[in-house]
Amino acid sequence: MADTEQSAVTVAVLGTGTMGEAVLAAVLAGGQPAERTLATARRPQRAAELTERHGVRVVTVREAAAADVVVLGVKPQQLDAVAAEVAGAVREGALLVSLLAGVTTARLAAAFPGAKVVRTVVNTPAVVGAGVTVLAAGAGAGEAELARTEELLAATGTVLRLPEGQLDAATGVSGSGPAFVFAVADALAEGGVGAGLPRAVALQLAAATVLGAGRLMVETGTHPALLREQVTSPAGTTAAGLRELDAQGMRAALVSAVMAAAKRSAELAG
Ligand SMILES: NC(=O)C1=CN([C@@H]2O[C@H](COP(=O)(O)OP(=O)(O)OC[C@H]3O[C@@H](n4cnc5c(N)ncnc54)[C@H](O)[C@@H]3O)[C@@H](O)[C@H]2O)C=CC1
Ligand SMILES: O=C(O)[C@@H]1CCC=N1
Repeated sequence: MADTEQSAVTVAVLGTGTMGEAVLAAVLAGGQPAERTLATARRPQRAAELTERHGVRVVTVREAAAADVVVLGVKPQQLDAVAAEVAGAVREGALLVSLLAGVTTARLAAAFPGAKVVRTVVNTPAVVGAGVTVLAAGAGAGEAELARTEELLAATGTVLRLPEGQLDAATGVSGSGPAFVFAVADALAEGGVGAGLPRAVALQLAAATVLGAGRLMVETGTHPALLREQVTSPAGTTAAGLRELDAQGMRAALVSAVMAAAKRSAELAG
């Protein structure tokens, strides 16, 4: 989208919680002017916080729904109530960017008649511009809506298109994935404490290790199995640790965790 075109567009985040606020910040970082950007809040204190942090106007849900681009950031379980509240307020041809896990473009299009729907899965590292977002267009949307959404979300991190049928699986890997990685980081630190490190040092080492391992994998494009081999000396410390991970089923547990999250995403379709 050209700068002049972008500046004429009103973008509203309807449901500005953890993910809605992350996307709001990314949209602003991408060049959308704050004076044409709206948010919703259910408590006055939250409204003041959003205005102070981002310089945006907090409006009613119906006013947000009437924007050119509506980013929907409520929980899947809150969709029906919001759709009822904004019935008739969404403009014909408006772009509806959904952040909702599991909810299909078909259901969103039925809930917001006339809107062009793009379904996305963002993840919380978007807060620091290191997220990965996947997206798919609904039946009434196409290249223009996908490109506009990619541009709006560019500051979240990496953005890639997938067939909608793969979004539940992607939710398991990248949507919920940060929680699984945080569980690993927490356990790494706990192990460090068990082995005698002060907790603050153990946490610092665990966080830096997760960051470094991720960067090494992304920046070299090397398969993680090979990177793991590069750490593992014959009869060394890593081989001893990896034997424990195998014996205690860490790999199987993570595979099951991702598949359970993907299954739950599909269930949230409603
Ligand atoms: N948190 C995460 O890591 C991810 C979340 N998502 C999806 O993002 C969406 C938002 O999740 P979170 O930000 O974690 O939840 P959240 O609970 O922090 O945010 C939801 C927001 O919607 C607002 N809301 C609820 N009902 C409303 C209504 N009727 N009118 C106006 N506002 C209303 C709430 O006040 C809250 O601010 C969910 O659909 C979730 O599936 C997707 C990928 C990752
Ligand atoms: O737990 C959830 O349902 C949301 C969707 C993916 C990450 N958080």
